[in-house]
Amino acid sequence: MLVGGEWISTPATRPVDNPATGDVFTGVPEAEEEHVDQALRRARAAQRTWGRLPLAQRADVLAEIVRQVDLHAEELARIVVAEQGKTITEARGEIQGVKSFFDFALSQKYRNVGEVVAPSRPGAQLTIREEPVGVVVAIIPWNFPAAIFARKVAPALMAGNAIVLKPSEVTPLSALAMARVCQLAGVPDGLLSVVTGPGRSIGKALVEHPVTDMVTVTGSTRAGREILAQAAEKIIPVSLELGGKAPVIVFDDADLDLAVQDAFEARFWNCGQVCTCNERTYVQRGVYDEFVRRFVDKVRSLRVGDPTDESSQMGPKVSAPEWAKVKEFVDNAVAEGAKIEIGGDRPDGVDEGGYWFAPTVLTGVTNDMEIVQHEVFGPVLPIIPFDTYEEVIEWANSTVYGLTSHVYTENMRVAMTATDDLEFGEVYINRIGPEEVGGFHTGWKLSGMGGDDGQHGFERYTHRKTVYVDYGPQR
Ligand SMILES: NC(=O)C1=CN([C@@H]2O[C@H](COP(=O)(O)OP(=O)(O)OC[C@H]3O[C@@H](n4cnc5c(N)ncnc54)[C@H](OP(=O)(O)O)[C@@H]3O)[C@@H](O)[C@H]2O)C=CC1
Ligand SMILES: O=C(O)[C@@H](O)[C@@H]1OC[C@H](O)[C@H]1O
Repeated sequence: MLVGGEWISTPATRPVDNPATGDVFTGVPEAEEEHVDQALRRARAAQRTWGRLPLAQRADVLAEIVRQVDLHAEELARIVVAEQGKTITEARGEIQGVKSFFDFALSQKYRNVGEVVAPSRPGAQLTIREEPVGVVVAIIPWNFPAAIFARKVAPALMAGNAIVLKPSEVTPLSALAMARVCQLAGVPDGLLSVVTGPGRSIGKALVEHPVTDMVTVTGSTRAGREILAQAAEKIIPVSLELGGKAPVIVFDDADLDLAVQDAFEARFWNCGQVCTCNERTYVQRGVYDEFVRRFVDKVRSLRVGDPTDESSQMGPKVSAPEWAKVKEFVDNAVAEGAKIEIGGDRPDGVDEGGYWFAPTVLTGVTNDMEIVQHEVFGPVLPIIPFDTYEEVIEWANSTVYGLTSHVYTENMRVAMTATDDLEFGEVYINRIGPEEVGGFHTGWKLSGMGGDDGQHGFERYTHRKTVYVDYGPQR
């Protein structure tokens, strides 16, 4: 682990396995509370200097991080593949994403860092300054172990904070490798630490520690809720990017080739393990049969296999518990009356020890079923017919989540009315993600609060200080 500028190990380690084979190939330190304390106290000390540097100087360090990521891009991508299981092509894309998060953050060197408010009397000045929050704790998941590191670390550092990050137990290596890259780029000792260990003990200790000024999380709604409760005692800001249940809505006037292609990509990228993934597709009755036929044909040609092979299009699930969770969703759906059009279990021809799940399409599904209401986070798509605009909007809004939604129609009136009516933080019209760094990745309802990216995401890492100055004649 990188704790306060030093690489340390512990007698106890936690195994890391390869999702494609199930083979354990290394282990990482199991942090104790003393490491949490050390990392946070060193962070506080380092932040005092860093937070006072001009933005342009911080931007120079971030620019060097981008350069170092470029130099180590292939190595980083291969680490992502080894511990997370996505294909090498996807992992290379993830590393490009890492660079774009740092790129966006360093562009903030030209931002306005305050406002001047008209004072109520002469000889006075009233300004509202933007200042760093201080010491940030980031808790991140396993689905984008390098990109989400960058999504948190880049704005936190650029805004003048120190950061202590806890990666998922399942994918700690990418964060450790990224920390090394940041160190090579000249990030001062102590400003960035990566502490490895379980969320329920080490994550909790980080959140509850007196030094922590802010917490940012990407993960499940369960984890988000627990972390919010932990932070409530100290009344510190918490930004939560949690689960999703994104609908794709295809109206009968849609460009069907585009809708099928996008619905397919948005379901199966990263083996369905993205909070913005197409988790349920609603297709208007007039084009339903044709959509299902074309979609299943596409799925039949999807190349599932060795993620290190450039010709593979989908790798395994990340872990055995995640595999079992998806299998249970599919079995329950079938018990509730769903029909498996394709997939439903392990695919043929893959390593028996790995966590492989075949791309799966379900029909005969109704909106009230578990598979439509709960986040699956795997390569399983229920396709549901609908008749009217009102019906599909009600269904789209019917889950507890509100992160991402997608609409396919050639009718601008329908597209824009749906944009008004959808209760989601993100609406995509005739396109899918990934989201752009200048946007705002923000969930409504149980998908979170706060959010990442762009100006609004950056502001999360800042505090306001209102300064009143009188410089007029002595009263
Ligand atoms: N929004 C998103 O992008 C993601 C959503 N998910 C959803 O969550 C489901 C479960 O995935 P899972 O791996 O359990 O994800 P979690 O939400 O449990 O993990 C995310 C991070 O939070 C940490 N954590 C968990 N509980 C706590 C806690 N009480 N206090 C502090 N830190 C905590 C985890 O630590 P630890 O190392 O112990 O796991 C991990 O670093 C997925 O199937 C998917 O539905 C998962 C990943 C990303
Ligand atoms: O956590 C997620 O699944 C998303 O935030 C994901 O992270 C990087 C991708 O661009 C996002 O969709």
